[in-house]
Amino acid sequence: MKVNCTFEIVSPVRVSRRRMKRTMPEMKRARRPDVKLVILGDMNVGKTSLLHRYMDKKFNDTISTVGGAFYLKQWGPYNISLWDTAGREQFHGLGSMYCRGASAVILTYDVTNWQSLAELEERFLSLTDTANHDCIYSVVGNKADLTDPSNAEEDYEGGCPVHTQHYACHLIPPTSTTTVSPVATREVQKEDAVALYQRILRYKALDERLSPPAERMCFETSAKTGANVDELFETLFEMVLPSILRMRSESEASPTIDLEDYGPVSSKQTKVGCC
Ligand SMILES: Nc1nc2c(ncn2[C@@H]2O[C@H](COP(=O)(O)OP(=O)(O)OP(=O)(O)O)[C@@H](O)[C@H]2O)c(=O)[nH]1
Ligand SMILES: [Mg+2]
Repeated sequence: MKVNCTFEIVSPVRVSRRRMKRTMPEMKRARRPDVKLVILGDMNVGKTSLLHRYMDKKFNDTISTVGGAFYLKQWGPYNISLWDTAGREQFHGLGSMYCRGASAVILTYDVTNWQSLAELEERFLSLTDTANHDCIYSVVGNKADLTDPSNAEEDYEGGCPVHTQHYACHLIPPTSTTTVSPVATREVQKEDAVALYQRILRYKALDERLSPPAERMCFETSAKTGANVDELFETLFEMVLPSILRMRSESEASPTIDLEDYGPVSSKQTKVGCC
């Protein structure tokens, strides 16, 4: 199966004289991800758009993801790999592979589509069985802008908000006597996401009192307006910091032999695939 793979480094690294003096382990660390964050959810919920919004600060046109893609975010001295996954059923088998070793998983739904929340539990949660034992989970309702009347007008096209056309269109219809713009009906309330988060903790056999609270881990976002997107990613980065520090100290305590240290290898050997 062919997989499209995107590799982006947010801040291009400028090699200064000071940096040239870095030791070999430091240089290796500079280009290696410290932790992995994976975004899961049904097709069309806006996973790719959320990543674009966070990485490029833009809301671009997207095409449905094939296989997966990953980005490398340099966050202070740390490197975080952000893995986008395909929501389409045909790529479902790849999900647990992408989750392997993940320190954080974002389970994404569309606030105007109840089924997209239900799918998280029915189809996606079990994929996270391969994640780290101390992985943190966030439940994210995207497309919050569609339920906000102040954003609805520009989206309104032929009686249905542009981005919900793939699904059954649930509108509060405009009446001839009112000038209020139509908005998509919110099908998922924040409490529904909180309840799912609590069920995730039970599924993972995690103690609710020792886990991050639902209010902190459930977000409503809009990749379109950017609402809550930076907050989502930055919160998760801060929460995985202990994992980063633990993994760094483990790798320093038990250094592994890297073949790159021992002479050139053929280009075929060094080519890294994404899966
Ligand atoms: N109004 C609105 N539309 C959004 C938002 N996020 C994504 N969309 C639109 O929803 C559609 C699907 O977005 P994608 O980001 O491609 O969805 P995805 O979850 O990556 O889908 P797959 O790759 O198929 O799994 C696109 O038309 C986006 O422009 C949002 O926050 N608000
Ligand atoms: Mg996508």
